[in-house]
Amino acid sequence: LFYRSCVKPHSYWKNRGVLQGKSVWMFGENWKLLLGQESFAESVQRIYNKFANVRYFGTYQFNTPVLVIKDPELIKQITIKDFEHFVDHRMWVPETTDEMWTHNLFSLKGEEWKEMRAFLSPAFTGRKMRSMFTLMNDASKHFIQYLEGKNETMLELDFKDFFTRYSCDIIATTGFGVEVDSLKYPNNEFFRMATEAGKLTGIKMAVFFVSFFLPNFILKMLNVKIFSTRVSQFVTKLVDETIRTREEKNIVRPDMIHLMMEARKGKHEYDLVDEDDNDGAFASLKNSSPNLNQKMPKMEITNNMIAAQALIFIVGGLETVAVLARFMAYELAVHQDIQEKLRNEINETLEGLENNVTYEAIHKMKYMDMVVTETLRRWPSGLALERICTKEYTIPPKKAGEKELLIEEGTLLWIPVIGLHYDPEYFSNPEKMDPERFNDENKNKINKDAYLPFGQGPRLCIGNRYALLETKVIFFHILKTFKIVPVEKSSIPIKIVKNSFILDGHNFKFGLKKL
Ligand code: HEM
Repeated sequence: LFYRSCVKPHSYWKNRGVLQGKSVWMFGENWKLLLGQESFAESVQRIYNKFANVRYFGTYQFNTPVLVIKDPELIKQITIKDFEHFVDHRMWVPETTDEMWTHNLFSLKGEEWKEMRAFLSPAFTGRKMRSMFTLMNDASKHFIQYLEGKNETMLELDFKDFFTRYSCDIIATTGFGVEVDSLKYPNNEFFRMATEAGKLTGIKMAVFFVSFFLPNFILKMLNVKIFSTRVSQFVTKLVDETIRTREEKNIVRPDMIHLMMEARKGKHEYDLVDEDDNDGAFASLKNSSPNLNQKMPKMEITNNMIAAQALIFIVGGLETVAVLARFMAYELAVHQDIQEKLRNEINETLEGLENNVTYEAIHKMKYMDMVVTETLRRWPSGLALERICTKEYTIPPKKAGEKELLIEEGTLLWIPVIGLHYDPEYFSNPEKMDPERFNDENKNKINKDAYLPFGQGPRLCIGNRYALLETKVIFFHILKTFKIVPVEKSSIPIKIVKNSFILDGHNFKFGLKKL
């Protein structure tokens, strides 16, 4: 049994004529990560750089054979052109043990995923973002008022905590219509549950490792879950109560719960002609929505289904946005010239707006978009993408030495995003924070299939525009009021946390100097 499950799998790629590196029985390529010797980001980069001049190679995550795809053209083929062969993400736990996880958009498979994506997509169009903008703008202004209320010319701030609270309040108000004010009430229940849901520690970390080793039927017997019962019950109750109150009192609010309720009633325009689809933001250009939106989903959308989506929006949107924002604050503190240029754009934008920024005005800010886009290149929280081969697929030979490769159904594929983002072939001088890569002149020279902060193809992050908007809005308000500066406690250059699967730094303490 040991041989079959822990030794034999490690020659899977060799036996198929695919290049593979040294792999340790049971642990594959992951032992350094397990021993805390490298961060997940370093691990992905090390694996990416293992073989030069190849389009793909084999590796092992513990005992699971994984095909690593390096070539942008092949990535495009897998994520877009031949998507029908690679529809699913990995599910991690058996379908029945944790329905809040397995019924969410990220985990749903095949036809069910397509229907759910079609059901949810209308809630994330440019037009819907415009209506959510007011909620985001109000929450941002509230955060700035809080800081101004401290009445200090120089404020020292933990940006990690600050942006996690901001991101949480935005999800609470735009998702559920709940005003939680996480700065004033730091221990509010929504914040506690949201941060607990998103953390990969304790039991969840154990599940993560165990799922690599144990077969599904044992995971089922052990009733292994991703979300704690406490978190699942909290979100289910919140969704149930919100829906009931809205129906009883006919409340209409431009948030996600409302949009999902409308979609359930069939009140969405399923012909998604979205005038903002080509909004020019580089990071969201990949919004190649498939033809999913033309028909109403057939599946019955229950309150529990809505709750599962609400929970993945919390998990998918909380930490990712907080990571982007704290690394952007770090870059702006270190690169005062970039910060100054961005502030000039903000001041120019404000001219004629009587201090009231609009969705359209934020949308038109080119330099803001360049700074956020470059921050996402340097610090992509989705370090690697995964796809499961759902229908046998053949990669024809292209380079010298390659043979035809048949990918079996069920094979796990890995796209090492951070490796591509730091590959000098696609981004010259990759260690440099340089927003000019994405200016009008240069952005067309970039290989778009090598820039993947939100993934690519029909499975692209559904919240990408939402995340960009919420980040731009808060920086707009911070920079028009304050200057972000390094302080004695700042850690420059930033030290990356080793024992975390999430891209993170050790210390995000910076100063805010009143302008
Ligand atoms: C900077 C912020 C964010 C980053 C970097 C990010 C990144 C990603 C990535 C890399 C994926 C996988 C895409 C793929 O497999 O091709 C993904 C999927 C997803 N994200 Fe995000 N995300 C962010 C914000 C958000 C927000 C704000 C939400 C919700 C409000 C969200 C909800 C989701 C969902 C539901 C999926 C699964 C989509 C599907 O499988 O159809 N994300 N995200």
